[in-house]
Amino acid sequence: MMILGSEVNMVSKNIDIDYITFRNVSKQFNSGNNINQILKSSSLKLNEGSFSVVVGPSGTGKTTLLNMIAGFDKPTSGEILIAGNKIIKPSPKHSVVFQSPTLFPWKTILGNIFCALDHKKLPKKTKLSLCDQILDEVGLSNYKKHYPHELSGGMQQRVGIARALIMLPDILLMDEPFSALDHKTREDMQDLVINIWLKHGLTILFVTHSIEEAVKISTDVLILKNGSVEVIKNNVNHPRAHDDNDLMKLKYDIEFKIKHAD
Ligand SMILES: Nc1ncnc2c1ncn2[C@@H]1O[C@H](COP(=O)(O)OP(=O)(O)OP(=O)(O)O)[C@@H](O)[C@H]1O
Repeated sequence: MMILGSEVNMVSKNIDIDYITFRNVSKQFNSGNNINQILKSSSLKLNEGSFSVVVGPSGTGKTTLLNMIAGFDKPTSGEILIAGNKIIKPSPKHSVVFQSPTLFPWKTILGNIFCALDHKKLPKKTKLSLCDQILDEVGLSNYKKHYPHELSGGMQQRVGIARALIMLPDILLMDEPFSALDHKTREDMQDLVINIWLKHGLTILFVTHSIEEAVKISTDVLILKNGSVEVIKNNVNHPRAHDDNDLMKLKYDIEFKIKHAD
């Protein structure tokens, strides 16, 4: 599906081309005599406003990579910078959406989103208005008085996304957010995230096991394998501007690389 040029321009103007930078990043976990090498002196650069999707075999370190960008974990050596600043701790400007949104069951949907603003010194009225805007954006305006158990898995994940967005982040880190959802819901959620990405000009890093999902929504695909990370440009700056044949070819290329790279 082609999209309007104005939307593409919105994403591509004034971008910082070295927004997320890995400089010789190594990461290993040691347990007893075993060393689990996740990354070996890897360097990469991601543009501001990019939609990067991380793929790779199970256990290669996709979540670890995301955790290091989120500031939950640190490289063993090397450094990771965002807009030129070394990441030393988590920041509300880098929001995370997990596979399971872990909502408070005793709070309403509004309550679950509102409490993410607890630390912000804003008038209650302003906070409620912000919640209403975000609920509208994720399509849950009619469910704000419901409780999590009254919502489907896809709707609960919409709450997870709303809770991340309410922090007004610059970067959205998403760890297999749609893997538990059925095909149709997953496609709807992909559309939702693409619209949010366009509207807010966010930089997104998204982990998935689905190469099809990766090629459909990304501007960049990061292939993680055997301690190295390869960045493949998706050659357009809007995930919906892909031609179906190009998508199939890219999917094949990535599958081949994952199977055969050493
Ligand atoms: N805190 C930790 N301590 C020790 N080992 C860890 C830790 N976190 C992750 N690992 C190990 O590092 C490896 C990479 O884990 P990670 O979860 O990042 O991989 P993944 O590619 O996201 O996996 P999957 O696709 O199965 O979700 C795994 O072998 C995991 O057991």
